[in-house]
Amino acid sequence: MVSEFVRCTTLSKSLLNIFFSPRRVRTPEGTREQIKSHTHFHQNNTTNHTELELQIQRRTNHERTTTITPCSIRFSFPTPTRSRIKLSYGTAGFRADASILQSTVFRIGILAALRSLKTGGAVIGLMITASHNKVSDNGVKVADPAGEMLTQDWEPFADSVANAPDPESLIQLIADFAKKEDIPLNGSKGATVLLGRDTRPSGESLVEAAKQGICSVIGAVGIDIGVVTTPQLHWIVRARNKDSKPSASELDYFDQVSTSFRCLIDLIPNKSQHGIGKLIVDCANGVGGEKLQVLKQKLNWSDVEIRNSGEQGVLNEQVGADYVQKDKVAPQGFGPPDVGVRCASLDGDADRLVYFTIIPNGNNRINLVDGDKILSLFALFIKDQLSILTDYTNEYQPRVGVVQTAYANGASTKYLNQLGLHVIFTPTGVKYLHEKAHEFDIGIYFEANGHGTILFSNRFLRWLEDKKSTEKSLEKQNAAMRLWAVSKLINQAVGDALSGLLLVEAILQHMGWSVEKWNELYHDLPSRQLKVKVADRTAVVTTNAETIVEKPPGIQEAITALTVKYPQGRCFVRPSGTEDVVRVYAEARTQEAADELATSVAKLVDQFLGFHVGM
Ligand SMILES: CC(=O)N[C@H]1[C@@H](OP(=O)(O)O)O[C@H](CO)[C@@H](O)[C@@H]1O
Ligand SMILES: [Mg+2]
Repeated sequence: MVSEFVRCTTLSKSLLNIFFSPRRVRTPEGTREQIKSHTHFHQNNTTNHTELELQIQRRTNHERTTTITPCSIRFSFPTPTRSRIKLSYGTAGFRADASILQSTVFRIGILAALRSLKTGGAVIGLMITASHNKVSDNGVKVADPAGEMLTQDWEPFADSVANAPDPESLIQLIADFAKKEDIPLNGSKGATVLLGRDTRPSGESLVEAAKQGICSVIGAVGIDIGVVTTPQLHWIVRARNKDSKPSASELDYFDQVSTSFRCLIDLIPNKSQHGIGKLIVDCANGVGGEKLQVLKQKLNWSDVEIRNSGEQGVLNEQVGADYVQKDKVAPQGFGPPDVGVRCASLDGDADRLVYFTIIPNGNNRINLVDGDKILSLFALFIKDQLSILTDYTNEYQPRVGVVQTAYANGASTKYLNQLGLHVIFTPTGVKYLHEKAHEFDIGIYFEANGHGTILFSNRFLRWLEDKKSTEKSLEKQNAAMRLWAVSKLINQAVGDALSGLLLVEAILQHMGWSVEKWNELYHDLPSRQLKVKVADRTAVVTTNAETIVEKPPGIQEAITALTVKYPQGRCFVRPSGTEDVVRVYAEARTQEAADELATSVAKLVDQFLGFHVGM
């Protein structure tokens, strides 16, 4: 028996092709090879390589005689290191310390390629980011053909793939899943995965790992689009599939958002009276800085100042939307000279947006204008435009829905209800909000932390198109044009800080409102959020959009008993989907009361489940 030895630099194309390609292979020398028997895996712990053996029958045709030579080929490749930490796809993909993610990302590359095959060769997105988390972390998430989050049906498979204990079980898992899902692995179909990353230093090598994973599926190609914001990647994926623009790029994104922004500005009545002054944007030392710079130039927008764009500071360190929203303080690089100026903060991958102003002599404290208030501004504007456009005589009444989570400030929900809007709650995580928002003609969703967008149904867009051209009254025509421009400006795939920021700016200019006027829409109830480290956060099971704890038994009664002591008190606890903690949220009439309620409930969680309480 002939034995050959091939040392691969990685578990990659050559190896997996053998698995997934047709069992008969014609080699360039004119011989035919047929894989006869199963594979044998061997983990060589000294070299940290995995060895794989295939039994092959080689048929060589020569002058009408066929010689059959049994042989074996041994492959050796570095064992993808898998951390002992159990990874969970969670609400935002896999996130962990970047040093342990190489193998996970490789595997998710395979998954993304399979997803493309499953969806008939549609373009799938793969984003390397850990959003607002620290710079040494990283993560990976997958975007489906419509640019939305990976379908929830595939999450269990993503978990199993990421946690497969060794290459053998990984390959088995993939083979079983492909069979179950009827995914062709014989190279008869093409697959495309678009790869993007944020500015984290670990991003480049993780993109390489993802590419290796993608290429190990026969017929799959990975296209690297470099450093982009998370929403840009989702937008491009959607444009390539849904909008039939197979070559859609970042440039198209910039063109579309800037054109629709200009359109909204051009439609402002009595524009000259509406100067709203300067805007300063904190870009979390992340990818948003360079992208906003492009928009600033494209729009010739002199009234915007870009700060924390990453030249000096550390990503997300005392900067960015998450820090500003959770700690309610000004980000680094902002201070007393900025009092009275409208300020905004993006997060590290630019899918969250909050606004704020600095409190004079307030020791770095701010007036926060959070996702709930952005949602309220958008809802108000949409409602105004719709009321210009429709009246009760219209046979078609677009259904508007507003989607929030339990973290939405109670005052915002009350305000939205007063506007006559239909408000629905979902569990935390944009995939839930996004899904719910799709049920309406206009679905507006936001998390308090600043992630959100507005979704428009096809039916509504068709109706709007008709109104734009057939409406006789100029006022109505303009309202239709404004709504149309909003649908082009605001990202239809995911929450997007850059397009959200442009929409806020356009609406404030339209209304002629200062940020203070906007903030006066309603007054937030004081709130406090805490994190509790516990032994096992999955021991907490919630229901009713995460507002009630079902397990462990008894804890909900104790939380309720504490909450009722505080006027306008509201409190809930839930396990985080992205961190190993249980989160506590409390709201009450005064800040002291909210702090006290949150602290006592955190202690309760600690008593029931944990080891210690921390911020
Ligand atoms: C209280 C809070 O801000 N939770 C965030 C956070 O989820 P947790 O499941 O709470 O860790 O990260 C998610 C992903 O970015 C985001 O969707 C969500 O709103
Ligand atoms: Mg983010």
